[in-house]
Amino acid sequence: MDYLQLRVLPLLALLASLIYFFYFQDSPTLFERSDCSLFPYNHYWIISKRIVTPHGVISGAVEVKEEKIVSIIKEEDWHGNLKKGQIIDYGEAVVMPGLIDVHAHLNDPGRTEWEGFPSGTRAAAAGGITTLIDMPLNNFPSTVSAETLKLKIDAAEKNIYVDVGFWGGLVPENAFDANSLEALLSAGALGLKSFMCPSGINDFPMTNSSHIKEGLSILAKYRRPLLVHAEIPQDSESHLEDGENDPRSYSTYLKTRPPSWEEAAIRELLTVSKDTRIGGPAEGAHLHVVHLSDAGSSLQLLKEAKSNGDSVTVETCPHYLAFSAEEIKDGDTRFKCAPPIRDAANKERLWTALLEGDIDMLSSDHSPSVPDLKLFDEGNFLKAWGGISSLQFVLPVTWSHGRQYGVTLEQLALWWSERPAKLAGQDLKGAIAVGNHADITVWEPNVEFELNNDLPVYLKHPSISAYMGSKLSGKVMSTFVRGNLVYKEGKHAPAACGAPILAT
Ligand SMILES: NC(=O)N[C@H]1NC(=O)NC1=O
Ligand SMILES: [Zn+2]
Ligand SMILES: [Zn+2]
Repeated sequence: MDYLQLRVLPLLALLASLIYFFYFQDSPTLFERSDCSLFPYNHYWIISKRIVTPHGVISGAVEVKEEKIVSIIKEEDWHGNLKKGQIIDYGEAVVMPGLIDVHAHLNDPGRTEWEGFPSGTRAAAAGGITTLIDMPLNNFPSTVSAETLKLKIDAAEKNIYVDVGFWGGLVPENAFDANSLEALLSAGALGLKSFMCPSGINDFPMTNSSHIKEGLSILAKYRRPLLVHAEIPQDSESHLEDGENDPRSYSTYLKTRPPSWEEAAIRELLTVSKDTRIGGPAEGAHLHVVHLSDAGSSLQLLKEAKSNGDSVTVETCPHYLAFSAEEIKDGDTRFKCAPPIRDAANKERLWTALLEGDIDMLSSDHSPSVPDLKLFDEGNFLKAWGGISSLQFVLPVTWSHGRQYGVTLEQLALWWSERPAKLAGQDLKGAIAVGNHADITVWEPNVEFELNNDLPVYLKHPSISAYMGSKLSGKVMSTFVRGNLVYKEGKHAPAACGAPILAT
């Protein structure tokens, strides 16, 4: 016995030291990490002349340890402190919080031929997006119960290159069923999403304001938001007159969805959003209007609601800021989306609203389909799938157009990271700050490129993207998700180590 112990003890000691060496050292030997990251160190410094923090742009270093940011030091305070660890020096490139896209349709499970978690999150990583919140529709079945959320979480497992959270669906079937909604929220849905017009997806029917009122009262308990697609069909104004209905002409489509659809929906929403005021029956809930296109009356109504104390926010999307109806060519259904892209004057007003703080944030509303559904041969705007494919390009698109309006790096971080993090309840994300997840994108604002076939595009169907063929500036170099370098110059980390984000 003694003899055996004598032989085993040194072996145990050796084993213990090996375990220590592999798991607790600042060394690149942690096998798992080297699969998850293209820079397999646990502890390192990111240096740049332009680090975007909530307190301004600084020249300095961000210290990353494991998943988190553990210190931020200005260059003038270094005093040789950085010698200890690994260093990545990005020079003049911008180091910014990773983008948080609160509105994307990855269509997984059930319609992965449209996109899917692997391609969608690879595209996100390549675009500097470190967190994406997936919509509850276009996947099949729609995410409207705890059971269907489970299917989504299972589909995401080991298939996501960035962190992914999930909105649940508010539909007539569950709106008056408090148990079902509570089960969905308890299972981790970060909030709910509903439509006030047909969604284009059969198992995701539209809601009216009574459904929304019910939804808000449940969400109040969980302090989570309701996101609404705010358009209500107005028959009288959407019919096409004889001789004006060439379905290949974008102006025909535009007439079928006038701004009055958005205005009617927002007017209706504001009858229930007052419940979210302090002391109101749904205090704690929050209403978020997705993809605003109408910068006229709809925006005015939202401003009023905010000034009355309703807990309301609104997003718009890069396609409404980059394109105008006048320039969309006949038959080019890549540009079809709902609400539609309106005229150039409206686009200018959207930029003003964003810069003045009346629009709170940006999202992609990446909503791809298979190319067949875009009906490119026919070019029929009335029948083609409505949805813009953009995920990988949102940062350069926002920057390329925004710089003409004097957009700053801090504003980009506010619209794409800080405010989206708040909407999605992600306290550890959305800013380069000590204690936060090391979710970081590094990009070069002055590098120009053309979106053509020479460029690695990770979306499943690049051909359906309205951005292909554009010249943009702002190239993403590197993307870090919770300390893992998940993307670097055309290369992804071998393993998909993004985490599913569940509300608790
Ligand atoms: N179902 C779906 O993704 N619809 C989206 N597409 C679009 O253009 N607007 C939407 O709401
Ligand atoms: Zn929508
Ligand atoms: Zn959408």
